[in-house]
Amino acid sequence: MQYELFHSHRTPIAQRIPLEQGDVSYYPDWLTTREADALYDQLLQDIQWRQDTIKLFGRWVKIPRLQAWYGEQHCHYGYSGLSLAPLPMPASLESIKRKCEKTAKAPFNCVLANWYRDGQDSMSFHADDEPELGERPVIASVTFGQSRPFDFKHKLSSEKHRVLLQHGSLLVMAGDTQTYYNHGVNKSARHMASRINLTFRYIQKI
Ligand SMILES: O=C(O)CCC(=O)C(=O)O
Ligand SMILES: [Fe+2]
Repeated sequence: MQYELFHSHRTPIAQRIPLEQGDVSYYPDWLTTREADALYDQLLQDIQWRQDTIKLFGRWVKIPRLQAWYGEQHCHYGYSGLSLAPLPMPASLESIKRKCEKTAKAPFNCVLANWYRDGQDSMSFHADDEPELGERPVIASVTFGQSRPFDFKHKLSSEKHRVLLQHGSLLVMAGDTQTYYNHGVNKSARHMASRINLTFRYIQKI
């Protein structure tokens, strides 16, 4: 049985992020504070958080955050010597996934969950442009907990843009965004509480 976590069915208000060659929409109040608070606690419990290691310049290093990978059986995730088999999504993730599909008007079948425990946890600049995501992938990124700056950097020009991703927000990256831009979450010297991020994707079955 599907259970409903969301009470409000208002149409979320989108802000268009002004990237010259990207297509990014930000929904700051996608969830109510109550919904986002409840889901933050639920996700801390439901997700099987792990600290993975990757091979960087010939050395195995711990990645600076905890993560977990969920999705359909054919959805494989890996980079730099790391290879994750998908776990089946718990009801909380399924429910958030369906809400993302409604807003982004696109299907999703897997999600990377990231837990930034404090300001020292980060994600370095990258593009989600793996071939299995297909051309012009739609990626839906939901944030819970601490607001963190999310940076876009054009791969060729010096164009940059920063978005502060707040508790209960949704960021949808579509179109050519992954082709032209890298994105990342920097470390911060300031005190930062913990933040959970979910990035929903669609991996084609080949
Ligand atoms: O934590 C974030 O907001 C970004 C996560 C991300 O870029 C990813 O999982 O690919
Ligand atoms: Fe990403």
